[in-house]
Amino acid sequence: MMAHTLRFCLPTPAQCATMDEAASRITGIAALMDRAGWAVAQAVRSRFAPCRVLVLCGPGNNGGDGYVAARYLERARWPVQVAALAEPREGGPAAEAARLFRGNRVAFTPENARRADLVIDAVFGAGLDRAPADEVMNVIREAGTLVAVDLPSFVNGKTGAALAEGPDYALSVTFVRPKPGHILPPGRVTRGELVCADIGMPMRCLEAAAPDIWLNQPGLWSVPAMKPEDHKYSRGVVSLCGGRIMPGATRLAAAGARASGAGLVRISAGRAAEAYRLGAPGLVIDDAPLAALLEDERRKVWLCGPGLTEDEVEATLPVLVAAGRVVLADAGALGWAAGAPDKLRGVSVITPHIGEFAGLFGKPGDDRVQAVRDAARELDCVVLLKGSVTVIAAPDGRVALNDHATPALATAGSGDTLSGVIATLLAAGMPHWEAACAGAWLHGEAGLNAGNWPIVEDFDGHLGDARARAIALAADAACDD
Ligand SMILES: NC(=O)C1=CN([C@@H]2O[C@H](COP(=O)(O)OP(=O)(O)OC[C@H]3O[C@@H](n4cnc5c(N)ncnc54)[C@H](O)[C@@H]3O)[C@@H](O)[C@H]2O)[C@@H](O)CC1
Ligand SMILES: [K+]
Repeated sequence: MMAHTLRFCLPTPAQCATMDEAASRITGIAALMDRAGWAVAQAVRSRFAPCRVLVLCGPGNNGGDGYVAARYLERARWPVQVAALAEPREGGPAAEAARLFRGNRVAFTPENARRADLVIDAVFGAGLDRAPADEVMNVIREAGTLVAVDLPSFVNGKTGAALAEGPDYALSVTFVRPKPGHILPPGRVTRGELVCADIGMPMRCLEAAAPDIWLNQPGLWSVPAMKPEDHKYSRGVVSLCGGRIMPGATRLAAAGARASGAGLVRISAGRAAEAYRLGAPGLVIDDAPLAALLEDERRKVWLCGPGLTEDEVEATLPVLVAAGRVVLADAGALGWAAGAPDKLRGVSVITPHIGEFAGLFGKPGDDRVQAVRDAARELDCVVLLKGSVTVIAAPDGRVALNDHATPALATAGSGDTLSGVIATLLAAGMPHWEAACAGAWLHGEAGLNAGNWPIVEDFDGHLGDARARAIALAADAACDD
């Protein structure tokens, strides 16, 4: 695993346990716990004025971090009390942290939570394995301002799912790397501001955890830059199947492909060619039969689905797959395969929204990452599930979470632009998962820069700058390692 990709990893709680186990053999957990608790105290001190703090401590190492935070806050002369749900296991690092805290202890009750100005929740973290009892939730729900140690004690660190109904937090302080549950909704909202503290975890321990979920950032992948010797075929040809009834979607995808740097974009429009020829002058419109177009080996990458009826998909997609082309299937192609995902076997990338995903594979449930990963394995293709946080899985199990996005992208045609961008990156020669990840990021970046209430056509004007920025950021990431 390359060092710079470790920078973007999001270890799951199970992987954190492996990491902690490896660390216990090198530095010992006590030193890490001390830095973790110190980081919590520092994050609190730098955001809040001194006030009455109650630290809720659970029986494990999350509770251990809580005792350390309490000790450092008290040392800074903050009025601090600790309420323990249960005493830590004797002989462990949390028991030692509890022993070193010599301040006030109070009962673990809703009344005590209500009396505090600020409640630090160190009940459960990575070890959360079931819904907390009412005894715990009743105390958390009474708190005014809440700060989580690692995670809110009812949020699953792997999935972001809330295992009980609970309040939103002002701040969460996590360690080493954010967890998937900090990025995926609803945990993403519940956790409030996120601080990730460096506690000196040796990188080889993180490596030993073998993380396989990543935050989608330039550097996780790199997008080809312009080269002096470039010509349109080296930049790549994107071919799209164009339908008769809904040419808009195909044209939006074609525009997205051109704006993100394709060398040449062609629409195979058959008998609808005349209508497409009235569109953008930089597009090439073909009316020859698909079989004839496929004789051109330079036309490696095809986008099939936007603007197509099921009959039009039926007439094109199997032909493209049989010809061994790299096929990105979206929109109409996903509807065509609903209930029979095997029809998509042989395509390289699919980009469903949640409804299309459910039609193909069933509802994803609480663990979206696992559902998308399973779908990618099942179909042996990259699956990109669109959403406020987009999940992109490769058949080999790698998953990226893209939160580089804005609700401004939630406008009709936005998905067509995205599939056009991904097609361009595939045509530029990027590996399939990396192209899908990079496409999601470029699309998000364009949306973030497209001003207030943009319409879909507005994104195109920002895709070139987005690609340049991705190239620069990936180069920075490579230099930093
Ligand atoms: N990953 C890291 O780098 C570090 C992690 N540390 C802390 O260690 C934490 C993980 O500690 P642990 O593995 O001890 O686990 P936790 O402290 O999260 O949980 C402790 C135990 O509580 C029990 N439990 C879980 N859910 C429960 C529920 N709903 N009701 C009742 N009991 C429940 C389980 O048996 C679990 O083992 C992290 O969240 C973090 O705060 C730090 O101390 C230092 C370094
Ligand atoms: K917690």
